Amino acid sequence: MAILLGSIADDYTGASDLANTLTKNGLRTVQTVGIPDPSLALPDVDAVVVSLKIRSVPASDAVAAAASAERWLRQRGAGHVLYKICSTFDSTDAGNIGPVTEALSDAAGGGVVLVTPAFPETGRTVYLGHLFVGGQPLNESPLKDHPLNPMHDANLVRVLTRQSRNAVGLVDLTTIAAGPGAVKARLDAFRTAGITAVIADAIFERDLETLGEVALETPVSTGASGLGLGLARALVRSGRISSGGATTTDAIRPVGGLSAVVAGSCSKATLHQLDIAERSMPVLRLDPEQLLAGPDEIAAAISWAGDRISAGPVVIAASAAPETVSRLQLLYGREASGHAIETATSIITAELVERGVRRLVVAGGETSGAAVDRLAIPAFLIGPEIAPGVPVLRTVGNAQGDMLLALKSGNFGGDDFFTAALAMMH
Ligand SMILES: Nc1ncnc2c1ncn2[C@@H]1O[C@H](COP(=O)(O)OP(=O)(O)OP(=O)(O)O)[C@@H](O)[C@H]1O
Ligand SMILES: O=C(O)[C@@H](O)C(=O)CO
Repeated sequence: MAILLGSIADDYTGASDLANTLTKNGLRTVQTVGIPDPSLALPDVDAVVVSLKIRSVPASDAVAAAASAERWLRQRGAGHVLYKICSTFDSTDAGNIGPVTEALSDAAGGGVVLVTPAFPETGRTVYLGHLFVGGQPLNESPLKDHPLNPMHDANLVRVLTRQSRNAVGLVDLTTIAAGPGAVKARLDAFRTAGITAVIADAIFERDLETLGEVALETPVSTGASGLGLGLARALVRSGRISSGGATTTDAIRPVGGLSAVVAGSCSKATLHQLDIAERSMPVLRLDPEQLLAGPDEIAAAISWAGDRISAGPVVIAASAAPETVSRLQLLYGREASGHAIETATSIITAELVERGVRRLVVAGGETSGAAVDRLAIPAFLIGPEIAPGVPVLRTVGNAQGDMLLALKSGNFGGDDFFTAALAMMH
């Protein structure tokens, strides 16, 4: 299998978001969970998205994992590797966007890396280096209250500089509007000045098409699904995609079994979707303090689900409002509480699958990563889109048999996302 485009995603929901965008824009795409075992039979594809869980781990761990994935992708022919980050630039001053971008650039022999989290379809735009989320500057958006990576600065040149060894530049919208030639000239000037990463503005898809065309001629880029769109369209325009496009129908053949939703995302969108789900499905709100206190809350949740699940889908959520999250974090620490809750939700997920769940929605990137790892799912085929950034996924090589999943990024999906997702999985 020779691949044209490789990607390393820093979380699993982000990986499925990107795989969805690449598929929609004409690339046959598979999402692997980590570097796949050589024995795993993968379909013939144009693009592979390797999902890692490296958004909120120590920078050195993130760099090591990304470097291995990059080697694997290059050995399979990838001429360009996109490091898929969150469209809201989720990170801290310790990383991991800067350190991983620099390491991937070094591995590819240096050069300037284009960096942009813009994803206009979901309201993420970048202007003069400032990230807007649905019309609000990043630092005024709900991301200011993120449980793991609270974002307090919308100026991405500043944010990335704090995470990087080298200086960071800006390719502004005026340059991008002047076309690929103008962007390349700007990158050459940055290279001469010793700059190795540049934030690129992008408001419309046409900006990302320009950036994709330029990025494709370089070995590495860093961005969200918008840059994926630009790269995919540039590849298709280059005539190098011979497959005649991607199909998603195979991915949604019915799997039967029971269905459930597990949520650990505390985003404003997820909290609202849970309120709406309560109108049509049984919803169990876990007590986070009890989850941290011992296994009883997990056992109670499994028993609660067992009493209801044969009658229809159930929802189990650790998600809580920012005040509750802050209180827990004050008591137990930010990382420790996040990690403990991910472990608890992943155990609950595995128990549900043990009891026959085959159609599963998980809300939250870290939450999804922990759940998919516990289930030991090796890879996914990409099915149709449920909402921008969230496709139906079909497992490949799964020990429990075929399953359909949706891994929902915290901020994605409409009000009725959970019912809409389950309605597409049979
Ligand atoms: N009640 C709670 N109190 C504190 N932390 C919580 C609580 N419920 C969940 N968490 C933790 O909050 C974090 C949520 O991150 P996660 O990545 O799953 O969601 P998200 O950030 O909204 O999604 P995405 O990364 O896709 O945008 C996880 O570590 C989860 O364990
Ligand atoms: O880019 C996004 O916003 C999402 O794919 C994501 O990475 C959230 O975890």
